[in-house]
Amino acid sequence: MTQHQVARQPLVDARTLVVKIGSALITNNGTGLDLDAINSWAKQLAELAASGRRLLLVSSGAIACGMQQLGWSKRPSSIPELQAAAAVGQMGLAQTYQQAFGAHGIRTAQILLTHEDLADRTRYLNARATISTLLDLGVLPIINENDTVATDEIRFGDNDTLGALVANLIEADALIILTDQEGLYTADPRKEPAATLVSLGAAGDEQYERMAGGSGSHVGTGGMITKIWAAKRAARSGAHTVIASGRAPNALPRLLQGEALGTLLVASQPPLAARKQWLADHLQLAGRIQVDAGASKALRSGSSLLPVGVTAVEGEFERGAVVACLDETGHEIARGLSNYASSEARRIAGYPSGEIEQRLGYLDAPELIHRDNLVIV
Ligand SMILES: Nc1ncnc2c1ncn2[C@@H]1O[C@H](COP(=O)(O)OP(=O)(O)O)[C@@H](O)[C@H]1O
Ligand SMILES: N[C@@H](CCC(=O)OP(=O)(O)O)C(=O)O
Repeated sequence: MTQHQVARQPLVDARTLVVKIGSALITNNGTGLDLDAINSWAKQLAELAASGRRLLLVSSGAIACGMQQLGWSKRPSSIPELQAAAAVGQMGLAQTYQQAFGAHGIRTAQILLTHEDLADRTRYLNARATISTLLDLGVLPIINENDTVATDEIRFGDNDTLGALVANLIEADALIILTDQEGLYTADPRKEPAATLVSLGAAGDEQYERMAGGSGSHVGTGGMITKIWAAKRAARSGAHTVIASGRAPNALPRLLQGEALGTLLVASQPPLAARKQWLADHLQLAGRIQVDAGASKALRSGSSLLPVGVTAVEGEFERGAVVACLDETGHEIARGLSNYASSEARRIAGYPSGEIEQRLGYLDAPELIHRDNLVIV
């Protein structure tokens, strides 16, 4: 086997796959859906399903489809209009997929998520159970952001992030991000024609963040940088990420046969336990806890956060909230579930655990955040 074949072997072996189809790819110039392309992906995915792989699709396109149905040629800038377009277009998107997959005997299910659905532990577990049941039933879940209700605080924004969170949720083996470029280039090829394709790398390697820019079109959201972040996020549950062109003929079966298409970003670290992944996946945090140098070192080596190492508590939060831990430079080093509300945390900050009871009148736990509920980021 050549070096490239060895590197691509994890894709050949992948059983559970999340495939993400971006806005820039699925639309014709930003309005309407590219039906030929959708039929081609359905055919390719049907081939993968027939080989026994478990598949999930994260698809954009609701806004573009809604714009066409409403007769809008220009993308609106107001949020309610975008949300209205998404509400109209999600119907067309789901129907288009139902027909395209139905032609291959594959049943589909629509799942619309907001960040809140995954941040709340009960809803997260519900979403996971529903998706697992659909997969067991041989139904293809088709997932998009619930654009109609998503406000800035609860939105994923781009579907690359959503794709990575779904990969974490069901512990997929691979996340395949199909877009309008061949993969990650050393610079945005729309601006730097001399840029070259990166074929292989490690997910989380920071050099790729420097190469990746925003969206080069008015259609896509996020651009390449959100794909690089998505690869880092997906790697936390052990998923490898491929960024490839959805326009390359038969791209999906070729990738899964080990062909060196696009950019493969390999997950090289051991996967986090499921509960820690859920903590790491929080996009919005309830508060921030500043820690001193000693605590910062202790957290990095896997210890719990004790109140004695806390120098400041920012924000208002309840007991059980997910909060960020910041080092002396303000850099987030960890996040975890707080055993105390913000008002209590402020009263015990800087004091040894032996004094908690005296300061609060009760003792819930000697740690502010227990190491089992803490994840280094
Ligand atoms: N280093 C890079 N390599 C490839 N594409 C890049 C890079 N930096 C920025 N881009 C831009 O990212 C775009 C793809 O992202 P986006 O428009 O959000 O698509 P999608 O809707 O598929 O997510 C490309 O068309 C390209 O202009
Ligand atoms: N949820 C939106 C798409 C969001 C979006 O464009 O994301 P991306 O495909 O990552 O550029 C829609 O269905 O129109």
